[in-house]
Amino acid sequence: MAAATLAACRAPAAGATQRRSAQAVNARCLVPSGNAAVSVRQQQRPVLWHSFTSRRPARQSRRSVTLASAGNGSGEAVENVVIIGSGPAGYTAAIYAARANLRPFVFEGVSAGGVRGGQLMTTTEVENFPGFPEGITGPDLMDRMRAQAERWGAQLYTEDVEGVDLSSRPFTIRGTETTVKAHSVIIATGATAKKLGLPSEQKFWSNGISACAICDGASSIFKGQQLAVVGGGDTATEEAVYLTKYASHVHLLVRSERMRASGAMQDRVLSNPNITVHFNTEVDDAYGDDAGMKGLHLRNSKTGERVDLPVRGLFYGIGHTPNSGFLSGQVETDESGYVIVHHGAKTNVEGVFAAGDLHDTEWRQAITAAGSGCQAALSAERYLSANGLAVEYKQEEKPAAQAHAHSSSSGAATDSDTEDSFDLAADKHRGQFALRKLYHESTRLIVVLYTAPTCGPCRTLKPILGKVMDEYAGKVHFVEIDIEKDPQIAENAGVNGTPTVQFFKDKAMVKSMPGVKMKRDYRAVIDQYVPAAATANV
Ligand SMILES: Cc1cc2nc3c(=O)[nH]c(=O)nc-3n(C[C@H](O)[C@H](O)[C@H](O)COP(=O)(O)OP(=O)(O)OC[C@H]3O[C@@H](n4cnc5c(N)ncnc54)[C@H](O)[C@@H]3O)c2cc1C
Repeated sequence: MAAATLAACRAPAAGATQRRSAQAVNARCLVPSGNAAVSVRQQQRPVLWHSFTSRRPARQSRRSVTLASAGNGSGEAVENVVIIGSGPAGYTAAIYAARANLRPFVFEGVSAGGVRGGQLMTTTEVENFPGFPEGITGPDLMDRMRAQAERWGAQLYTEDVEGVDLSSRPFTIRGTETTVKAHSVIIATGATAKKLGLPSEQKFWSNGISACAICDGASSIFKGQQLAVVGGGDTATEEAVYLTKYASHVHLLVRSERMRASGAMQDRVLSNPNITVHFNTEVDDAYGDDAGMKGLHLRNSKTGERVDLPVRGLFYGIGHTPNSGFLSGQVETDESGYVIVHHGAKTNVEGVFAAGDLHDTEWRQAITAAGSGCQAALSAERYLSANGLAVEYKQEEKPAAQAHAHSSSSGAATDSDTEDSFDLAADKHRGQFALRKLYHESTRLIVVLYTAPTCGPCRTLKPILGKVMDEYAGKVHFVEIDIEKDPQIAENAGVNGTPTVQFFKDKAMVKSMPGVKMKRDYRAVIDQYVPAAATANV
């Protein structure tokens, strides 16, 4: 098993101020890496949806149903549309498909190709998404999109897709726990920015190192500073030129002795007095302190000479890897793996659509991904209607506030336990007082989740872990520790990043798991200490 891990965010030093800027806090947040390699455990798909009622006659070529999924004639349930991915493209497709009464089934993803919510879960302020003049954090924006999709009846499953069969109809989509049949599929699994894998990359991620100059270049930490861009293609050269708007000077670090960028871009870079191009230059590592990155250790690949370059920021312009591996070549892609689309969102397989960064090699912004998610959903709706496949599900609208509240729910207590409120018999707790009491008094396995307020992946993990905890009600104790509120206890436990889950039994830590994992990874640990037939105890 190689479930993806998330790079560690550092915990604050003991006594660190409790009120930090979102930027400073998120600088410690985890960034996803790697793909999950998993085996399938099939189980009955739970019925999630609420009271769907058929209130108006079905449009022509649409069938209207009340409470059951439509079948394919063999008694097998077939979804109208399955959406894979929960970035801006996936959630926008889900909102449109749900508003069209198609009740889309969404595989949101867990760790393959990023976390639930997509790339924006790993960033701080998003200043360029329309409708938020004061800006909004990436995780808040994605929570809002999720709540909007859920409000209109999208079925959301926090699960990775491992494989698809698009060779026969209805299509088959195989998740880690659920296998679904569908008449149409929207693939919105994004692309992952390539990284250099520097030893201190995780430490300075979002606090000096970034994979998106257009997104982060205007950040106050970079304004008026010397910055570096690594790469020699069109992306890197464009980013270098773009960054001259904000930086005092930009250094373009090119690994070989020439750039791969177009002649025009090379000319623009070489003639710009605010850009210095360093050829034959490799980055060995970044250096800095808790306040952020301060510079780079560079090496000349020809002479071996080493120098330090004092820059406040390093931007990766070395390309992206599209998250299309699970398609196993069943959809046409270019040589890099980007899905090829025609007429907006159509792939070469009729009824299969692609949206967002998975097919976009050029624009790669939240708003362009959202726009193409809209195109994909409208295309899927037209395809289903034209082929008489659409089954309409009329749902009762949920109040927006209710949907939004659900999206941030962790299932845990909301206030820290105090001497008065602490109850040893309760399953879920919060805060250092509870952890200290449980550590000394509980005979159960104790599961501790360390979080930070603006850590996007923490939001993804809370409901996942909450569900696992519910399965072991009465058998484990769960405590959530906010490392901003309780930095000392996190430091004592050796936690240097969020989210981290630690397991304690008989006053000893038996396992520490940084990052977001799948439910079965947490179950596997718990099952070692909680026999299946165990009775509840304190
Ligand atoms: C650090 C950073 C900051 C950024 N800041 C900005 C900004 O300020 N403004 C802006 O406009 N853009 C910004 N961007 C770019 C923006 O985030 C992307 O363009 C956008 O998120 C692309 O959306 P998407 O839906 O196509 O893909 P993603 O956001 O990448 O989402 C992909 C989704 O697919 C899921 N997935 C992947 N594989 C699987 C699988 N096998 N099974 C199930 N699910 C899967 C993932 O979990 C994820 O939910 C930023 C990007 C980064 C990295």
